[in-house]
Order: sequence, then structure tokens, then C-alpha cells
Amino acid sequence: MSSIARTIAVFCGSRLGNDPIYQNVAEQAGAVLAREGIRLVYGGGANGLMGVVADSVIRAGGEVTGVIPEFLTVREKMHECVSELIVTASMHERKQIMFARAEAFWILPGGFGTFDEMMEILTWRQLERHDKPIILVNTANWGEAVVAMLETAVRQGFASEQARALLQVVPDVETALACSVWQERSAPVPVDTL
Ligand SMILES: Nc1ncnc2c1ncn2[C@@H]1O[C@H](COP(=O)(O)O)[C@@H](O)[C@H]1O
Repeated sequence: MSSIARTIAVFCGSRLGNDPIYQNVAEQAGAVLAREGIRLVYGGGANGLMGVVADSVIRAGGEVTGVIPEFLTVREKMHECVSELIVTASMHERKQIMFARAEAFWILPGGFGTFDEMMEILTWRQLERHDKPIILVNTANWGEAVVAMLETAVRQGFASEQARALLQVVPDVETALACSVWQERSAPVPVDTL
């Protein structure tokens, strides 16, 4: 059975970026998730766009799960007001929990950490460890360079067109929502096989 995801992981920056348009999209993402009754799973911080998305969901009465490694609780200012906060022993445990709980992934503007999270979830899909939608919201074309990198790999013969197509690139959050269709599985991939 396919339906819109009930829990969506958002990967985005722990900084705000230098254009208010990035904060706007983070606020919109939170508002849309809350409006649709979709739980947000995210990195658990109060800083940057991560904090903006979480605050926006909370303000609109939605549900938020934050997942943060113990060593980042100070540096990324652990969010105190989320519905559920999971403090993990490591970054790997954080990623596994976010992966297991989410039924779709939205990539919003961010930096190196966001790129890492996107590439990992994308390569897990390339390796057929899951079939959850991965959607990059390309606000103000912020993702141009990362998409160009993927397309260069295809041109150079290091990746297939099919693998490139696993990342959906959309202009806005409403389109991301429409693409967040997930096929329910009776047996999800166990996270310890990743
Ligand atoms: N290597 C990493 N793996 C997973 N997550 C990471 C890594 N480095 C940083 N992060 C987290 O990603 C978000 C966003 O980071 P930005 O660099 O601001 O995009 C943040 O929670 C980092 O802890």
C-alpha cells in the first residue's frame, strides 16, 4: 500500500546561511509538516535551519523527534522543547535511528553535514537497502553544485542514470510533500545490516 509518509526526516544546516530565503523554506517545511500531521525527525539541535524547522513545527502544534549525539548536545544546542528527544552515544546511532523512523527524507539548504547525510541515505538506496523517497528542496538553486557533482559522476561513467534519479530535486516544499509517497513494507531493512 502506498501513502504519504507519516514521519519525515529533514536534513538541513546547523547554520542559517546568508540569505533569509533559506530560513523561509525551513519555516515553510515545518508549517507543512504540522499542517499534514506528519512527524518531523531531525538532528535535535536548536541552532540554524535545524532549529527553525523544529520551532516551526512546534509553533503549529506538530510532533517533533530530535535525535542528537551526546557530544553535540552543547555545540548544536540541544532543543529543549521537542516532543521526543533521543540522545545517542554516537553519530552513527543518530543516523540509524533517523533512518529507521523516517518514511521519506527532505534535504533543505545546509553545509557539509547535510551533504554527508544526503549522500549516505542516497547510497543506501543505491545499494537497495531501502526504497524511501529522497527529495532535495532546491530553494534559490542552493543544491546546484551537489546535483552537478552527481551528474558529473554519471557522465564520467561512475554512476548510473538510475542512481542519479533516486534523488528527486524539487523547487519547493509543497512539491516535496507530493513526492513523499512511501510504499509500506511488512519487513523493513534491519538497521544493523547497514
Ligand atoms: N559526518 C557527519 N555525519 C552525519 N551528520 C553530520 C556529519 N557532520 C555533521 N553532521 C550533522 O549534520 C547536521 C547539519 O550539518 P551542517 O554542516 O550544518 O550542514 C548537523 O546536525 C551536524 O551534526
